[in-house]
Amino acid sequence: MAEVRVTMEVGNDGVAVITICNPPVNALAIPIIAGLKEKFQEAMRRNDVKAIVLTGKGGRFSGGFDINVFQNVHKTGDLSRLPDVSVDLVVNTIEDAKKPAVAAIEGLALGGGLELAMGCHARIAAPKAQLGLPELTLGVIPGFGGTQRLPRLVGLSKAIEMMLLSKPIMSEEGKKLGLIDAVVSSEDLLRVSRQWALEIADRSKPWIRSLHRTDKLDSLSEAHEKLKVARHQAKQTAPNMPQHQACLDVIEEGILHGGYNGVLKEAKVFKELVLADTSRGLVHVFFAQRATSKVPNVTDVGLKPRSVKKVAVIGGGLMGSGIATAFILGNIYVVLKEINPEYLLRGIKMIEANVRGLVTRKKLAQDRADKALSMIKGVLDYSEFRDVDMVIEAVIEKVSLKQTIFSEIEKACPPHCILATNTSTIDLNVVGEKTRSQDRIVGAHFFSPAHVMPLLEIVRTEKTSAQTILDLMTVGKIIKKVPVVVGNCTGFAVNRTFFPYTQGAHILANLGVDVFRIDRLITSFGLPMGPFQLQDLAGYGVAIAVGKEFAAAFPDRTFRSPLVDLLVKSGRNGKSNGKGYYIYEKGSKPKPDPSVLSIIEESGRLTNIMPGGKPISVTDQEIVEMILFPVVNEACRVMDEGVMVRASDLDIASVLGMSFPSYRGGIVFWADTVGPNHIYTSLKKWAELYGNFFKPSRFLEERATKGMPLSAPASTSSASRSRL
Ligand SMILES: C[C@H](O)CC(=O)SCCNC(=O)CCNC(=O)[C@H](O)C(C)(C)COP(=O)(O)OP(=O)(O)OC[C@H]1O[C@@H](n2cnc3c(N)ncnc32)[C@H](O)[C@@H]1OP(=O)(O)O
Repeated sequence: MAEVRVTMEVGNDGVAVITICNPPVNALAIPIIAGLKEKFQEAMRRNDVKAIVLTGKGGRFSGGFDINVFQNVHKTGDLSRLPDVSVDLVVNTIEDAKKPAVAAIEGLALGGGLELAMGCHARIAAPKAQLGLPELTLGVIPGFGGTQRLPRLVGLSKAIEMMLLSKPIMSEEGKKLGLIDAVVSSEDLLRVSRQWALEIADRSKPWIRSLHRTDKLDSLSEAHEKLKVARHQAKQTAPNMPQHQACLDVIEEGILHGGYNGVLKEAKVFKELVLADTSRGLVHVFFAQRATSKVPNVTDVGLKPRSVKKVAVIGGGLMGSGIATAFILGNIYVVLKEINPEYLLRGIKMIEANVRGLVTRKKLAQDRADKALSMIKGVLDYSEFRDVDMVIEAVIEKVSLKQTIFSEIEKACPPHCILATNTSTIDLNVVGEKTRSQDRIVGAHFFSPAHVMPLLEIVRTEKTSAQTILDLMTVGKIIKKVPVVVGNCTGFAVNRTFFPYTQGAHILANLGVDVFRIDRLITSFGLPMGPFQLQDLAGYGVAIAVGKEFAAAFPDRTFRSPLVDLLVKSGRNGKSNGKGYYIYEKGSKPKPDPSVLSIIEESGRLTNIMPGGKPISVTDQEIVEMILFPVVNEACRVMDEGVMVRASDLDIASVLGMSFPSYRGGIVFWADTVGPNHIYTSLKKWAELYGNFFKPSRFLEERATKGMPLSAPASTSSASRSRL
């Protein structure tokens, strides 16, 4: 293991260079913080030291406070594990010291890393270094004085934007804003920083303590107005997250009562937030996302990923064109194949529209858009397939068609080529049945719109080779997806786990619960929309097709609701024709359609599941639980069957594939927070009242009765059932 330490070297010029060494990101672990204090104090004591340069080893200044410490506090509840850095180190030891310090920043200075740098008396950066305070994404606020010093260096508006949106800037912008004093090449970084530090010491450059500055702060009334607007926005965009309002309160404290009081309030609020559920959930998601990169027998067996330079996409429909867009945006050549010129043109036009949409929304610069569009070529036959490294088939869900395509591409492509399918329902063994290349066959399941949604489910069969999986994981990251490796089963991980989400909602509707109340409650729980609005968005064709798949695969727990068929009969098809549970009109928000209620009543009469023929009476909490506990129950089955490598992979899949709120940590993490026993007893009660759909799975029952968390690794007996 690499050594975690802080070093100090004193040059003949009288500059002490203090270096943080904690690869890969120089996180500020507890020994690093202790080491920094020790070295700064030594530098103050030594007569041969006139000034200090603080830097990070290996081309990265620091990725911030060690997030493992948060996890430790979450496990133990012991806040004393958080050291006093803000006053003891940053204010007393660095900023108020009698010798000046200059931060020499390369690569990145994030969170506590940037806060240390802001405690120094100047900051010199190499080009393109990332500077930011992303603490809110971890459920906390900056805790080493960042809420006070950033507004004093870059002004209130920009500081609010950088903190509330957790949006980093580059050193060049930092220079323009005043966060950075000079941008110099990496080679010159240390030399210029040393010189700068000496010039501060001899007073030929200003000795600035950021916390004492006020020149960039607005008048009280202007600041008040800006904070009011930010509070209002945060209420809309982050309604269930306390750290946003808390951050603004702490900034305000410093504006009203001075930077030092702001720092004190920041430290107090920081500690309160570390213990909140939001931070527990978000910190879990941080590590869970990184864990998805570690797949036993794939990433730990010494294989090297092969590069994927050219990809063929078969099918230019909604999914195919989205997938092609994702690859060209990742700088990878794509040939898009269709069956006739008309379909091909339509596909290319969709890709152009996807790219243009990103430019319009300011997510992509025009020159990068032009470059991306130059990397796509439309084709009508397989001649271009002779040198592709990967094919992704994205045609309609028809088994015979997919089988034909796979036996054709097996012949048309080079022998190393990955043969991937974007199917969301069909068994991969069936897709590849007519080939002899089962080791190269893999599922690349994107979520719509494929160029926007971050999740990539990589579906493997027993025969898919480790090399194929590794290559797909690697190229997946290049196109900025989060690849999660899953086993082969109906619906794979995300669709399978969330199939009871719609089912539960339909049972409730047929039990007489108001569909708009259900949608409202699920939205306030934190999903972007409720199950009925989601059904409107996806279109009823999808609901009917998916419903059939699941009914065939899991007949024991499928609730057959006639509601969608009745909606279709009444001329509704959801958002696509402007009429569903909601009315959709251009330029206005979806409005609940009261005329849908009689159709729902009709469905209720047909299913006749209301006890005594009367609508049931349920609390808001029960409604949310009756929809989400069946999802947890299915997640248990998915884990029991070994579809996932680890429980936390399902958390990431639920957050990125279904927009399950990240601050709740993902579906399994949330379930463990609620308690397996409560979930089990509730499901058991509902199974008795309303049928098999709610019947607790064996895995849930076992864990609940043994008092084990659902996320605990599988027992030996379960592992032997593993599909992976
Ligand atoms: C008091 C303070 O105000 C509080 C804070 O400072 S909280 C921390 C604020 N900082 C952050 O949020 C930054 C978090 N890190 C990141 O965003 C990214 O890791 C990064 C941009 C620094 C680097 O990204 P990238 O090069 O893709 O590497 P990535 O895979 O994410 O990380 C590499 C390893 O470093 C670890 N790591 C990254 N930042 C870390 C941190 N701050 N603490 C502990 N570990 C960290 C990751 O867990 C990962 O470990 P692994 O290899 O064992 O999985």
